[in-house]
Amino acid sequence: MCVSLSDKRPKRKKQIICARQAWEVSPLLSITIENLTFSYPDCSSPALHEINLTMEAGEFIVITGATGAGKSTLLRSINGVIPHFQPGTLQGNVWLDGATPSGRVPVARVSAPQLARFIGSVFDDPEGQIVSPIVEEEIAFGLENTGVDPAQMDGRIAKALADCGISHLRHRATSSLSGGQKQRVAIAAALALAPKILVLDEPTSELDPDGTEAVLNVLSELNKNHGITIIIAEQKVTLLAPLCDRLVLLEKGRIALQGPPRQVFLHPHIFAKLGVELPAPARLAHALVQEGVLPPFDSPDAPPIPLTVEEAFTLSRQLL
Ligand SMILES: Nc1ncnc2c1ncn2[C@@H]1O[C@H](COP(=O)(O)OP(=O)(O)OP(=O)(O)O)[C@@H](O)[C@H]1O
Repeated sequence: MCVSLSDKRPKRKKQIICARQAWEVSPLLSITIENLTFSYPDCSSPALHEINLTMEAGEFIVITGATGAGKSTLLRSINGVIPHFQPGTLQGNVWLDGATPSGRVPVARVSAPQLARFIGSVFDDPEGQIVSPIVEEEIAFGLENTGVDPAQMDGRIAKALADCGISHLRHRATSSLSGGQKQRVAIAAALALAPKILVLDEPTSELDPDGTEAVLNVLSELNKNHGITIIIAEQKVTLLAPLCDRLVLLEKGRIALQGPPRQVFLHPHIFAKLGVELPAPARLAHALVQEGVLPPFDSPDAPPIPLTVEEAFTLSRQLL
C-alpha cells in the first residue's frame, strides 16, 4: 500500500510516495548518488561499489565502460528499477534533489508510477519495449497508466511526436517501422510524460547508422532546446562524445574516471586498460603527440583533443 509523506499515521520504516500525490517537481531536478553499493542476489561481488556521483539538471551524461562494468545497473538505480523491481542488496542512496517542495527524496521512497512521470526510460531493444499496434496508442499507453487527464492526451501525444520529428508516423502500425523509427517512438512515449530526465540504455545498439544519427539528433535537441537531462549508457562513445557534457567511465562497478570528454580522453592508458575504445579522432591526436608532431597535451601550447572527424581534419591541416 502507498503512503503519502503527509500521512499522519505512525511512521513506517519506508514510506512510498504515490502517483496520486500532486507534486510540483522543480525544473532543476538533479540527482545525487551517495555511497551506492548494489549486489544482485547470490552474487559474491557487488555490481556497483561505493558510487558517488552528481548529475545536474540539463546535463548530457554518458556512462561508459566495458561489458559487465555496471552501466545498466547504475541506470536501473537511477530510474527506480532498483529497488522497486530488481531484488538485491542496496546500500547508500540515489537522491532526487528538487523532487519535492521540501527538497530531496531518495528514489527508493518514490513509487514507480510517480518516478515514471519525471524520469523516462528507454532501453536498447526497440522491439521489446513497444507494446501497442499503432504509434499513437503506444504514446497514449504510458499516459493512461500514469493517470494523465484524458483531455490533455491528444496535445501531449502530438507534442511528443513533434519533438521527436515523427509526427508523420502517428497513425502507422508499429510493426511497420524501422528500428530507428521504433526507437524514436519509444523516446516519444517516455517524453509524453514530460520527464525532466531521460535515462537510455544503449539506445542505438540495434540501429543502423541512419537510425543512430536520427536518435542522437533527437536526444541532442531534447537536451539543448528543452533542457531535459540525458543519461545514456553506451560502450562506444565516438558519436556521443561531441554531444555530451560529461563521460563517466566505470570499471567493475566503480568510477574510474569522469569529466568532460576532452579531459577524459587525455587518459588513453585508462581506456586501454579497461578495454574501452578511445574514439579515432582522440587516438589520432595521441599518435601525433607520440610522433612528436604535436606538443604533449599537458603543455600550454597543446591544442584541444579533437572530438570529431572534422576537428581532427582541421588539426591535421594546421600541421601541413
Ligand atoms: N539480473 C542480474 N542478476 C545477477 N547479476 C547481474 C544481473 N544483471 C547484471 N548482473 C551482473 O552485474 C554486473 C554488472 O552488469 P551490468 O549489466 O550493469 O553491466 P553493463 O556495464 O551494463 O554491461 P553490458 O555492457 O554488457 O550491458 C555484471 O557482472 C553482471 O553479470
